[in-house]
Amino acid sequence: MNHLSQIYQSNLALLTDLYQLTMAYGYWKEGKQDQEAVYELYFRKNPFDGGFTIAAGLQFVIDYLENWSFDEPELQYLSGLKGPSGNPLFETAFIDYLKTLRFTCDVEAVEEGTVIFPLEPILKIKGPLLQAQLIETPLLTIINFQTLVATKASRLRLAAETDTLLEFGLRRAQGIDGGITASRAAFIGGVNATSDVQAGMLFGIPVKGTHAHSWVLAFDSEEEAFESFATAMPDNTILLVDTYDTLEGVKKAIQVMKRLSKKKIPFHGIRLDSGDLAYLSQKARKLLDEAGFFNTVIVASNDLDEHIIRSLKKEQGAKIDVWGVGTKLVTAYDQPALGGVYKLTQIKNKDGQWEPKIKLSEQAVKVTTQGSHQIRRFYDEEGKMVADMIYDQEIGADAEKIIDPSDATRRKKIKKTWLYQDLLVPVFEGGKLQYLPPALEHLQKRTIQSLHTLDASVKRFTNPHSYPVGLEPELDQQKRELIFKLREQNS
Ligand SMILES: Nc1ncnc2c1ncn2[C@@H]1O[C@H](COP(=O)(O)OP(=O)(O)OP(=O)(O)O)[C@@H](O)[C@H]1O
Ligand SMILES: O=P(O)(O)OC[C@H]1O[C@H](OP(=O)(O)OP(=O)(O)O)[C@H](O)[C@@H]1O
Ligand SMILES: O=C(O)c1cccnc1
Repeated sequence: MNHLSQIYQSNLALLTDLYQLTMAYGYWKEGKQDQEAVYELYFRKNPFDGGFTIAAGLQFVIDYLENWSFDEPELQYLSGLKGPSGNPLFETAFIDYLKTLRFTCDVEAVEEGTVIFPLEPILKIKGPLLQAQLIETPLLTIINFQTLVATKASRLRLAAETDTLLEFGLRRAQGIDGGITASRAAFIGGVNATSDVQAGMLFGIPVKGTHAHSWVLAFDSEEEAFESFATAMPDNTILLVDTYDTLEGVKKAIQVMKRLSKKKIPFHGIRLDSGDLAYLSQKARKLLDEAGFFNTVIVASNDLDEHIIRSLKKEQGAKIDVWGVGTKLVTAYDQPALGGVYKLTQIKNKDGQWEPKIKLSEQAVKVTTQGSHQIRRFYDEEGKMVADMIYDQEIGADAEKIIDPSDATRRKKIKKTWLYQDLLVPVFEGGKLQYLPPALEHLQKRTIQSLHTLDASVKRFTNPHSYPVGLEPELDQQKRELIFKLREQNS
């Protein structure tokens, strides 16, 4: 299914920064458009001060690249762009070239729902320089946001443990696309359902909800509001009890639902949306149980995040069964951007040889790594993730240690007995899709499964242990030599 064009009903070839097009034009003028290059997309720091990240967004990358072409309206718009001199920015022959352009790159990707760490390529694009450059911005747009929200959702899942987790964020999202794509990413990260009906239809995410305060305000009394809602919606009798006085609201809901039980209308539960959620949930649970409504659930909402949920569950003995989370999830409130980057790592010269490329920086973490990489994840005898090796496919992964790319004094031994898995899988070959994207439920299962294999010390919210990710030693050595050479050449 073509999700993106279903949302926007339009061609998205111009969903890029102007500088990508001016560089593309320059490459074309130089005759460099088909020179082969490798680009890698990765981030430098786990979001939310956490110890891990959950990859998401690949499905939209596939949709985007499968539909990537410059059609008449886009070409017309580009023809009309002018520079300060008043001359067209792009000459007609380039516009004609864009008309014939089709995506022909190879793409490898880490599958959605996989735990991933800083400096590991989530996407690798190999192909004509001009194409690989033009798609930088949309790939970052897609992967950065969905990965961020999937990670936030996975943290909420860790805090909520096996409780039901609902995503209520649409109204607080950063625009329409922010809402819809956040709902998808939140599901991958581990929420059970969304209130966003559009996302439900587009992606098959289960939709769930209760009712608003406005429902109660639209009636003369809370009792009348509860009775009407339960009668109209006997399949969904979750009553919002905090419009006036929460515990009085619970008592009224109990009275009404006792009456309605004679008409065989079940009482599913209540929602709390203000006040001290620990105290109120304990009191409400007691009232519900005393009335014999043992099977009712207590839903809580109101600016929740993973820290409040964990505290309510672990420290305060809250009696909450279902957590509704909006703002803090879909806006990735405490870290609004992942900071993913897309870097050229090697290019083929005129003699057909790959030339390694590095961007220098004063900060070790910002120095890029030359080559074309794969990530090898090692598992110990108990099936726990123990280390990831970033290796160059030309060099291979047959090494006994890894070296931290930010601090060469930090090394980790790799045991020969460890099982391993390579994380980057082929997605496009020569522009043809080779990958069958799994159903969304599988992506969520993968997240949960990946988190199971990750040590608790890496998952904790405060000062998490940093999971060992390192370069294969020969790759590290080549990088060091290249850095020395470039520093000498450029000083
Ligand atoms: N027991 C608790 N421990 C920690 N945080 C809590 C607890 N109970 C509620 N909270 C959180 O505290 C914040 C309270 O928000 P706020 O100050 O807006 O109060 P409120 O109850 O929503 O007030 P109002 O009646 O104006 O809606 C929310 O983020 C809520 O999730
Ligand atoms: O707090 P969040 O995590 O963002 O979750 C979504 C919020 O949206 C609703 O409030 P709103 O005041 O918009 O409407 P309501 O009258 O239905 O409570 C709901 O009651 C939640 O409090
Ligand atoms: O269904 C709900 O309770 C709901 C939906 C959206 C936002 N807040 C609550």
